[in-house]
Amino acid sequence: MLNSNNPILAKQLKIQKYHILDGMTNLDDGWGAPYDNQTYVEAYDQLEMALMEPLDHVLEKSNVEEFRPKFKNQKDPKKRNWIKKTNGDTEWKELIYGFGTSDESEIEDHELKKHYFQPPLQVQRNSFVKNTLMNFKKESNIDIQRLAIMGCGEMSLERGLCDVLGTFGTINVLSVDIDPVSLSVGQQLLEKHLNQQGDIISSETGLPVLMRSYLGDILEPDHRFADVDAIVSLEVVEHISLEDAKKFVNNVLGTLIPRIFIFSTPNHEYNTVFGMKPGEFRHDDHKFEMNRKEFSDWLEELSIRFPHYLIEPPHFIGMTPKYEDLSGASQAAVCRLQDNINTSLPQEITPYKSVGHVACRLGSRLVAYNLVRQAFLEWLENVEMHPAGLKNETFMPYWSFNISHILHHIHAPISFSSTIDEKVAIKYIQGMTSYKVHPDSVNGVNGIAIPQSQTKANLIETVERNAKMQ
Ligand SMILES: C[S@@+](CC[C@H](N)C(=O)[O-])C[C@H]1O[C@@H](n2cnc3c(N)ncnc32)[C@H](O)[C@@H]1O
Ligand SMILES: [Mg+2]
Repeated sequence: MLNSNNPILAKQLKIQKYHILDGMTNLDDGWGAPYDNQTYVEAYDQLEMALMEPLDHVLEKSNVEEFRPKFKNQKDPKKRNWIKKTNGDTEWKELIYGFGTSDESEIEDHELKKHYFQPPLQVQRNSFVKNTLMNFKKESNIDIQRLAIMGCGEMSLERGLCDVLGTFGTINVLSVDIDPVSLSVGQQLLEKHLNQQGDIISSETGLPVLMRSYLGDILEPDHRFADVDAIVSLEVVEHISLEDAKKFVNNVLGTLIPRIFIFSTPNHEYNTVFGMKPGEFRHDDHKFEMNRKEFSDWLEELSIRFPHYLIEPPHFIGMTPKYEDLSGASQAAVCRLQDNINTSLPQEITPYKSVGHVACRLGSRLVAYNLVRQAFLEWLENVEMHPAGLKNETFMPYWSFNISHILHHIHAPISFSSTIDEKVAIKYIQGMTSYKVHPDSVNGVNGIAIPQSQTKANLIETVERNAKMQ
C-alpha cells in the first residue's frame, strides 16, 4: 500500500505538493447558494436548538495571556523580566494564538522561532490539513460534513479552517482534548477569531457550522466521533506512550472509521536543526519521538492491519533551507477509507463531556437576498401609502419607511435574520426594484424612500419580473 511508484498516489502527492502553500484558489465567491432556502432555514433552526442544549460541564475560564507554561523552554509569563519587545514574530503569534500585543509573553519554543520556519510550523501543518481535505473533497466529491479534531489543544486548526468550511460542506466540527485549560483557551480564541474574521468567513457560502468541544481522553472512543467524515490529530500521539499512541490510531482506523484520517508527529531526526543533542526530545511532555524509518514502518504496519484504508507514504511538513535531506520537521500520515464500512461502536458509548459550542456562520447572500425580497413583497402588500404621509422636503415628494419594519416580515429564525445587515438589505431592495427605491437613512435610522411617482402595483411587478430573470 505504501508504494510511491503507484501512479495514482504519485499524482495525489503531486497535487498536494502543488497546493500546500498556494492558498485556496477555487473558493466559492459567495453568490452561489449550494442549498435551497428551506435547507438554510432548517439548518438555522437546528443550530438554534443545538446552542440551547445545556453543556455537560462548564469549564473554569482560563487566562489566555498566562497560558502555556507547560512545555519545556517556555518561561513563566508571570515573570515579566524576561519579556522583550517583539518584532515580526508577533505577527506569527497573532496567527497562531490569535493575540499578539506588544507586551505578550515571548514564547521560547524551537518550532516557533521565525528564522526556522516561515510561515510558522503550526501554520504550515494547518495548511497541509486544509489542502489535504480540499483535495479529498475535490477528488471524491464527498462533503466533509462532520469533521473531528482529536487532541485539539488551543484550537489553532479549527481557527485555520473556518474560512473553508463552506467549501468542505461542513456542518459540524467536533473537538476533544484532555486538558481543560487548553480547551478553555481554545474556546476563547475561537470565539474571538469568529468575531474578528466574521466578514471573511461570511464571504463564503455555506450552512452554519456548529463547532462543539469536548473534554475527554482520546484513548476512549466516543460514538459521537464515530463515522465522521474526517478525523485530524496533529502533534498529539507523541504526548502519550507509544503503546497508547498505537492504541489510539488503531481505535480510529478500526472503531471510529472516518473516511479520512490525518495525524502528525515530530520527525525526531530534524531536532538537529534546532541544535539539540541526539535523543533529546523537542518538548518535555513528549513520551517518544520517531525517526523517519520508524514512522514509515508504523504506517506499513497499519496498512497491513487495516486493509480497508489506503495509507499514503509519509508527508513532511516544515522545511528549513540547507536541511532538505532531513525531509521536514513534522511527519504526517493520510489514511483514506477504501470501502463503505461503518462503525460498530454502540451509540450509548459517549464518555466525552461537552464543554462548549459556538456557531461559525458562513455567508448566505443569495438566501438572504431571497428572504429580503419575500419580506419586501409581503410588506408592500400590507403597507399604506397615503398622500398625507408624503415628505415634501425635495422636488419630488416621497414616503420614508424604516427598514426594520420591512425586515420583520422575514420568515426565518432570528439567528438567521439577525445576520442580515439593514444597509445591505436596503441595497438588495434597490436592486430588486431596478433602483425605483432609494436609501433614506436619517439620524442613524436606516430606511428606504419611495417616490410619489411609484405605485405599489408597479413596484411589485418590477420585483417579480426581476426575480424571474435571476
Ligand atoms: C502539542 S498539543 C497539539 C495541539 C493541537 N493538535 C495543535 O496542533 O495545535 C498536544 C495536545 O494533545 C492533548 N492530549 C494529550 N493526551 C491526550 C489524551 N489522552 N486525550 C486527549 N487529548 C490529549 C494535549 O492536552 C494537548 O492539547
Ligand atoms: Mg508535540
